[in-house]
Amino acid sequence: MTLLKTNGLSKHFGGVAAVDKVDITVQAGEILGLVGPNGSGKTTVLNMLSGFLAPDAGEIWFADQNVTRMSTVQLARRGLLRMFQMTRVFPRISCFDNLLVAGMAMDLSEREAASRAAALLEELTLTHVQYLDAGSLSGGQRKLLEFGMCFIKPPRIALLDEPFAAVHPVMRETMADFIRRRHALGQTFVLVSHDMPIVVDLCQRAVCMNLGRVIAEGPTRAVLESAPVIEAYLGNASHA
Ligand SMILES: Nc1ncnc2c1ncn2[C@@H]1O[C@H](COP(=O)(O)OP(=O)(O)OP(=O)(O)O)[C@@H](O)[C@H]1O
Repeated sequence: MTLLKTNGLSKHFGGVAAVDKVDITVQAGEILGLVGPNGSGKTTVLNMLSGFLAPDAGEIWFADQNVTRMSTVQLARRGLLRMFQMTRVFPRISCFDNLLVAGMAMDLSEREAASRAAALLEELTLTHVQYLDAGSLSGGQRKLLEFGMCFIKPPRIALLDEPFAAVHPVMRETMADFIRRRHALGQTFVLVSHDMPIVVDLCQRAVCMNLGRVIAEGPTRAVLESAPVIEAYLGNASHA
């Protein structure tokens, strides 16, 4: 079943076609990798999917509804959540309270939010810092907390923008395990990452962009090994 779909999605910045007539389909229950060289348009796509940017042209359909001009809040309420933007931590309250606030903002009762918070802290190996202010966490711990806040009420689809960047390998594995477990439960993800081994490991399918366009899509390994994709990465490196 198709959960999310774009038709002709486009965004220009001045003379730059950051995203140019992009058609992407995300199936329910899959982890779709969105890859491409620097500046290929991935973040701009996520910005439009999550309501942070209005497209110049094209449509976005989520669960059979046209959501093209909806706000981030409207989309989050429908279950489309972009991590690391919707889920900023409050630095001056504890990790536990951050999760509690996130749960109550998603209409959970305080008791339910507290019980889910405790379970998530354990799953994300954060129990030992649960009463520390979130502002005192390391960058990786903070990202783990943001995962928890996003999943206190699991979204229908989670858009992840470079979750593994600059994160200690042990925490990266905790994050990857978290994604694997949620995927096994049927959770749908779109993952933007430059970390190709993790993309191959986690994503069943991938879409590769270059210069604002989709240049390949299909099973992840086949996409990454395809001639246009290799050429795009090599071309990008030679211009760096
Ligand atoms: N707010 C903006 N104003 C002007 N140009 C922008 C803006 N945002 C993005 N761009 C341009 O749009 C193009 C696509 O950028 P985008 O950030 O979407 O690429 P990306 O694939 O996410 O890159 P990276 O992997 O480096 O994060 C680039 O040429 C970028 O310079």
